[in-house]
Amino acid sequence: MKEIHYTKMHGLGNSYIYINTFEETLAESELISLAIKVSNKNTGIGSDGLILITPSDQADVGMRMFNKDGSEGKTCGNGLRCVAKYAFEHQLVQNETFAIETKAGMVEAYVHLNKDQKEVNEVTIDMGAPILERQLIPMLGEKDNHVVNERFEVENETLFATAVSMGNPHVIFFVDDINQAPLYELGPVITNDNRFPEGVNVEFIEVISETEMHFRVWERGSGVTEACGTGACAATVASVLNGQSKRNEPVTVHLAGGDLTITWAHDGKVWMRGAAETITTGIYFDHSKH
Ligand SMILES: N[C@@H](CCC[C@H](N)C(=O)O)C(=O)O
Repeated sequence: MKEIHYTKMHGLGNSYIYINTFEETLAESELISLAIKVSNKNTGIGSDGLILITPSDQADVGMRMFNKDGSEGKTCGNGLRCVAKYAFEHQLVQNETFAIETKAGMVEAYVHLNKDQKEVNEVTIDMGAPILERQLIPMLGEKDNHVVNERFEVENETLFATAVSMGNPHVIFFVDDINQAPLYELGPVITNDNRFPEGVNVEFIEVISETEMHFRVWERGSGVTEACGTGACAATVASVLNGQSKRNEPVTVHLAGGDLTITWAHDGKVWMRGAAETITTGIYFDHSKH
């Protein structure tokens, strides 16, 4: 049996098991099964997936993320805020501003501290520019263009899709009432729709005003989660592209687990600010043989 030290953290209820690979040694071949095992709430710890906090040659710290089903995502907004909190509080970094490397590229984190300057309450992340070209999202289709309010037939229903990549793929649908959004009916169908060759995170949003929206998500590889940081960024970009919100104006995104503030700045970058919390730390007893 192998003992693995972990920390369970969440960003607005989107929880992951965090393993610090500055100290723990994991083989590449065990990562997928480890993600599946630790995420299981009955036989594991229980989470939306696994996140590794890693050394990085390019940045101050690195992050790798795995969904509940073991698939690897290139980035994770809520995960980035938790990695930033962990890195600062465990002195992996010394400054309040630092770079994090992900498989989708480099981002910049800014930690907001409590009164004694030791604990991180909130984190702002410069998530970089959204990717809007259809083939880079990637989404199939005849035209080589942006996917904004495009007719999207699924299960005998006609929806209108806006697709945005924040380093990972998102498709956004506007609804009149968030409580009537077909999340459980269409989320699992659209996430595997063959128009998205790499799968997709599926979001429904109800725009309340230019600066406020309700948001629900079916995440690729994990299903319904309480929150999705990259999804909230993509939804804000989608709202601007559809003329419902404005560039450079912060949008409060109400997710099931709480609020994020997202701004798509004039310089092209998307900024995300929100909470990150530690739930517990412990030792996972891995009984499997590798
Ligand atoms: N919860 C995340 C996104 C996690 C990855 C996603 N499911 C994918 O496969 O792209 C977030 O907060 O951004």
